[in-house]
Amino acid sequence: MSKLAIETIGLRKKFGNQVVLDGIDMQVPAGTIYALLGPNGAGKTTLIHILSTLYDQDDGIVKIAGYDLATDKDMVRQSISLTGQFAAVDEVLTGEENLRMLCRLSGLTAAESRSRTEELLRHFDLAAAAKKRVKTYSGGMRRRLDIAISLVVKRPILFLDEPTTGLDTISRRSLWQIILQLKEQGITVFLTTQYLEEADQLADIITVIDSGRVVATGTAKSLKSSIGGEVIEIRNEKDEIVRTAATSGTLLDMNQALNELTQSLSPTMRVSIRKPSMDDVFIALTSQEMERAPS
Ligand SMILES: Nc1ncnc2c1ncn2[C@@H]1O[C@H](COP(=O)(O)OP(=O)(O)OP(=O)(O)O)[C@@H](O)[C@H]1O
Repeated sequence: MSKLAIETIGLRKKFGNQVVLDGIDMQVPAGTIYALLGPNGAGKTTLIHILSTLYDQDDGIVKIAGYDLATDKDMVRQSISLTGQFAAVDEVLTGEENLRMLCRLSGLTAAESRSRTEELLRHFDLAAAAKKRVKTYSGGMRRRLDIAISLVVKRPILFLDEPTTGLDTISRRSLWQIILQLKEQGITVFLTTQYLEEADQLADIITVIDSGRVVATGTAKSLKSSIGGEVIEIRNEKDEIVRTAATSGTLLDMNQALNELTQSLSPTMRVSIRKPSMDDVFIALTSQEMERAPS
């Protein structure tokens, strides 16, 4: 088995009487992109905060880069970078100034800071905006700077909490390219997302959590095939989907599903058949619709 970058066994966390994480078991192989998906309030941010040492767990074992979080927190901190939902960037400074300041604060010399800053600005496609104040940046530029800042010091594991929330399609795709390049450099990327397509496109492994429990883990392909072979869609006269039904894809199963649908829907509605999508996976696993990315 490949080396694990992150491992949790029976991880639990409560806030007051509310159980937020209820025995999370997870294995993240080194060098992968691993996506944590779940509806609002499922516990994703809490989990990423525990893994990145911001919160203590109440119970369970957490190992990051082989170090036990309970006994080796300093070594864990030296193995990780975190980009949260609200990163600490000084809006009045330029992108270059922010990066250079963080380089100096991280202990790099002035010359090292200059060259690392240049390298990051180039890599994150911010060279042209280097001398502009951050408050003039677009959402996509800002997120790229957030991630660049968290990579000032090279660490093997990167946590990204909802990296593309609120970004338009083009900015999101450009960030996906950057995340894929980080993986090519051997960095393990652990991200949370509310967007199904993001997990589908990027992640080697997806874990779905709901109400603090793992409800499924696998590749996008295995999760989709786990819920059935074919999905029946019924559309009304305005071409809106009014009902879907997951089936195994056998004649018998589809016939039965169609019979049931015919009993409760108008017989003139149209039928189409498609393979399961990540939306179907989420509805099946969490009984909730996931947020859709802006397109
Ligand atoms: N510091 C805290 N104190 C008390 N309750 C908290 C705290 N942080 C989170 N919670 C609660 O824990 C639950 C899980 O929250 P969390 O932010 O981890 O979910 P999430 O899956 O990241 O949600 P979202 O997708 O909305 O960001 C929620 O009910 C939230 O209100």
